[in-house]
Amino acid sequence: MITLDGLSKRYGETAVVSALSCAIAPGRVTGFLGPNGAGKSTTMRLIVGLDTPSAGSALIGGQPYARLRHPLREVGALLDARAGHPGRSARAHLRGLARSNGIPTGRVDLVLEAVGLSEVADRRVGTYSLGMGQRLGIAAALLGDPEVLLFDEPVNGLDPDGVAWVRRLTRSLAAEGRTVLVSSHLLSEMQETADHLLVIGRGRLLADAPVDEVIAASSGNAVLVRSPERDALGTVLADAGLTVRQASGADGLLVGGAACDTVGALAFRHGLPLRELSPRRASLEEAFLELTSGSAQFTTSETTDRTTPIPRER
Ligand SMILES: Nc1ncnc2c1ncn2[C@@H]1O[C@H](COP(=O)(O)OP(=O)(O)OP(=O)(O)O)[C@@H](O)[C@H]1O
Repeated sequence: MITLDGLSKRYGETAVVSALSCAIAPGRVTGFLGPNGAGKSTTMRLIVGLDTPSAGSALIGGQPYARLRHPLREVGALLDARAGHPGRSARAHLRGLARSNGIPTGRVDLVLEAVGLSEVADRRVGTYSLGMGQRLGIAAALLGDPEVLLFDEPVNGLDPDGVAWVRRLTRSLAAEGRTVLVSSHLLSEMQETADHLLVIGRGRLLADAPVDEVIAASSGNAVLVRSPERDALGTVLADAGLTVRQASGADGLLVGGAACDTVGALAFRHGLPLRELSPRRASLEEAFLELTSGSAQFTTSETTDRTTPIPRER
């Protein structure tokens, strides 16, 4: 269990993390989401004592990180893919970590195997690809068999097979009853992997809820209805106070704020034939964009969205 209580961090005048209070529970994967610069990495650094809070606290099993007797055996963290000295082998790096943390060196081969690096374990870390570096960082996090795991962007640089592997790994760690906090910008992947979400924007907590609840709260949830009498149906639905937008195709409407049975009953009452009536579930991406609109610091301009080529220098 990780407990944040009023956790805050300022750098000079800038509040990077603002009064975060929440509990990150064991036995489930908690996804940690937020736009670029929202404060996710800073929060994780505060949890593992790499930064000191300006106010509030971050506790692991009721203790601040600095008071843990065997930190690597209690918390494993992947915070920076460039783990390990480039001139040392992965095996030597992990052996050094094991020795300095009182972890049996027999764990080294186990975690190398678990992350798929056994065959390249004696190569210098400096020759590793980004994805191999991520796997080594995950191996280091798993080395002490800790109850609490923090993974900052673990799938960054991994191929699709690696992404699926991280999904299975995080889910199995949570199924074993561990506390697992994972940040990622791959929202479709998070939708598959996480049970619960913490969403922050500009250092503030925007949501602390199960994934399904976050998605259910999105206005992107709608009913898709198709009718040869589309315009008449649109008028009936709008008169009933529902939000109606045109959907793709000449006969489609997207209806917000109602369930299928309400839309079907209104159509039936007015004798309007239907070709399709189906719920359309918002994606996590839609829910995320809605939640964080207004708190994204770095947004692309419309010009960039239109993918206008950047003018070349002559
Ligand atoms: N040591 C530091 N000194 C000053 N500002 C910092 C420092 N570390 C982080 N920041 C600032 O804090 C803000 C939050 O950064 P952080 O890396 O925590 O965000 P993030 O949510 O992890 O972002 P991303 O998704 O882009 O990785 C950023 O504006 C960053 O520039």
